[in-house]
Amino acid sequence: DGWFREINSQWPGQALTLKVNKILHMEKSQYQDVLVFESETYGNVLILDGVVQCTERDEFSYQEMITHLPMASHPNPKHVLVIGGGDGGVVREVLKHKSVEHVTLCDIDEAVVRVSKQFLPHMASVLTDDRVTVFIGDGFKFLPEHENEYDVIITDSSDPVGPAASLFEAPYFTLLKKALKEGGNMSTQGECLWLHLPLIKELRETTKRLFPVAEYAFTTIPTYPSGSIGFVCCSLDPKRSVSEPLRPVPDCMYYNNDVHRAAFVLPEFGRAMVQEG
Ligand SMILES: NCCCN[C@H]1CC[C@H](NCCCN)CC1
Repeated sequence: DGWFREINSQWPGQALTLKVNKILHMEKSQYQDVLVFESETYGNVLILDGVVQCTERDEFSYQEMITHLPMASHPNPKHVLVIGGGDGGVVREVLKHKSVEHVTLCDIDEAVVRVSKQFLPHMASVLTDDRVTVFIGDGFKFLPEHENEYDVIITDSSDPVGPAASLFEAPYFTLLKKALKEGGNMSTQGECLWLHLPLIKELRETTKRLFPVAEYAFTTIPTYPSGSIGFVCCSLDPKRSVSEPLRPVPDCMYYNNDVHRAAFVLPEFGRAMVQEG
């Protein structure tokens, strides 16, 4: 009946639906089912294993926030690593920071990069920028080969079921910490307050054990379940406040320095669970 329904056991009893104009691409990659369709009101939409990854209309919310929260609170980020994010949206945002000399993107699935270049040009077009290196491979193998190399690492992962499950656990964050330079910052896809409070609590406890600063922030985004998604933002610098932007970021649609600060203010049901203990 011309509608895509995001039915998934991670968000029982609810499902976003989007009106489909045309299926643009379908394939089974080495890791996941890849679907792109043209929607009636959200532009082109990328789906992996039945889960919405990004839509042209609202991707800027997630891409800007997961990037600028760790980047704008770092004094001088030059070398940046993006784990996942093969659609290129996060890399596009990283390049808005004048201090950046080089960005490496490490995504396990070449199909996501290839398909995004073809159907999501507003995101993936930056992947040919001469400041960008695209590496197809597992972040778990990439990180130990790049110790003490990055000022900021952004983990733009899918959900903790399937290929990305290990990106939510302590061994991954231990490797990530070693790849950061002194005073480095990081952010990771932190799921939704309405759906995953226990997971968020665990994620913050795990990162709090490894990083002197570890805070949860969130944004609003219509096409993710329950209309919001969060991020855990960390710093190796105990004096760093990840909720305090150090400079403005030009040309954004969602992010500004007030939105940066506000993103870390949680509603009471989230604050008690996530920030206490
Ligand atoms: N570059 C953006 C694509 C990857 N991030 C997505 C974040 C949301 C997630 N489902 C939301 C699950 C409920 N919180 C899928 C991957």
